[in-house]
Amino acid sequence: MKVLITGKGGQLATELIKVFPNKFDVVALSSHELDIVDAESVERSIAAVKPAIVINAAAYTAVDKAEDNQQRAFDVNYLGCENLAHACKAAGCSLIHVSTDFVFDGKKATPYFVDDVPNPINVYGASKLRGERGITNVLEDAVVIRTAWVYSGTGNNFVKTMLSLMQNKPELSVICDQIGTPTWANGLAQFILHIASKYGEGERQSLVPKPVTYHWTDAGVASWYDFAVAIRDLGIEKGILKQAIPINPIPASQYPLPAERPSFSVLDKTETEGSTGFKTTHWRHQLDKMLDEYTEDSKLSEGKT
Ligand SMILES: NC(=O)C1=CN([C@@H]2O[C@H](COP(=O)(O)OP(=O)(O)OC[C@H]3O[C@@H](n4cnc5c(N)ncnc54)[C@H](OP(=O)(O)O)[C@@H]3O)[C@@H](O)[C@H]2O)C=CC1
Ligand SMILES: Cc1cn([C@H]2C[C@H](O)[C@@H](COP(=O)(O)OP(=O)(O)O[C@H]3O[C@@H](C)C(=O)[C@@H](O)[C@H]3O)O2)c(=O)[nH]c1=O
Repeated sequence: MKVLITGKGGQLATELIKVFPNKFDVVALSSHELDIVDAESVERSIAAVKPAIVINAAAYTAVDKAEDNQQRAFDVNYLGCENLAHACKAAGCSLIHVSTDFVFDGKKATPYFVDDVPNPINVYGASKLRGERGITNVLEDAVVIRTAWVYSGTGNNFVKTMLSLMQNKPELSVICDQIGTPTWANGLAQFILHIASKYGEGERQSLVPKPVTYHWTDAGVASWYDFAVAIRDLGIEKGILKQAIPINPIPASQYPLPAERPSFSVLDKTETEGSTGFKTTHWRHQLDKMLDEYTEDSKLSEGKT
C-alpha cells in the first residue's frame, strides 16, 4: 500500500519513515518538494504518487513565533490542511492528520475528552483547530490525532533544549504549573502505523466510516519541571550529562513568553485505547528508550562504535 508523508525532515515524519515496514510503499516529501500551502503542488504530488493514505506531518510548530506570524501559521496549519483534504477527496485517498493539545484552553482539571469543547488560547492552537475542522468538513474518512509535547532525537524539542542547557548552565528554572504529557514521536508513529494498517479492513477502501478524532500521547502526567528533572536524572544515569545541575520549579508568570500556554492539557486516551486496541506507554519509560537511542545515534555519528 502506498503512503505519502508530508513534512519530511520534521520529528514525526522522521519517525514514521523509521517505523513503517517495507510492505508499505512510503513516499515522504519535504516542504520544498510538496508545499501544502500551494494547492497545485498538493494536487500534483497526490496525482503523481497515487497514495492510498496521506499522513500530514507538516505544520507550522513555532508556538511563540506564530503570535507575530499569524498569517503564515494559518496558511500552513489551516489552508494547507484544506488543500490536502480537497486533493485527497478528489483522488479518493484517506488522510491521517496530526493536531495538538493546544486546541484546549487548559481550564479543566481532569484529562480532556475528544468531545470536550476546544478553545485555543494562542495563535498556533487556533490555527491547528481551524485545520482540524477544515479537514473533517471535507473528508468523510479523515482521521485526526491530537497529541502533545512531542520530542525525538531530530529537530528542536524540549528534551534536546534541556540536555544542551544542562551541559552549559549552572542551574535552570522550569515552569511547574503547566501540566501535560510528554510524547516520544516514535510511539506516536507506531500508533499511526496501527491506524494505517486498518485501511481496507472494512467494506469500503477507507480508514473509518466517518471522520474520527483520537487523543494520543504517552501515558501519565507531568509538569515541564517534572519532565526536566527526569531528563536530568536519566541523562546522568546514561552518561549523557556529567553533573546534576539544580532545577528550580517556577510558575509560568516568572517565565514570560509571547504565546500563552494552557496550564493543564492532559488528553484522555481511554476512548482511543478502547476503540483502537492500542495501548499507551508511560512517558518516563518512553523517555528512557529515546535517550538510549539518542546515545547510540550520537556514538555512531562520532564513530565510537
Ligand atoms: N512538536 C510538538 O510538540 C507537537 C506537535 N504536534 C503536531 O504534530 C505534527 C508533527 O509535529 P513535529 O514533527 O513535531 O513538527 P516539526 O516542526 O518537527 O516538523 C514540521 C515539518 O513540517 C514542514 N513544513 C512546514 N511548513 C510546510 C509546508 N508549507 N509544506 C510542507 N511542509 C511544511 C517543516 O519543513 P521545513 O522545516 O522545511 O519548514 C517540517 O519538516 C504537527 O502537526 C504538529 O502540529 C502536536 C502536538 C505537539
Ligand atoms: C527552555 C525553557 C523552557 N521552559 C518552558 C517554556 C514552555 O512553557 C515549556 C515548553 O517550551 P517549548 O518551547 O519547548 O515547548 P512549546 O513550544 O510550548 O511546546 C508545544 O509545542 C507545540 C508545537 C505543541 O503542539 C504542544 O503540544 C507543545 O509541545 O517549557 C522553562 O520553563 N524553562 C526553560 O529553561
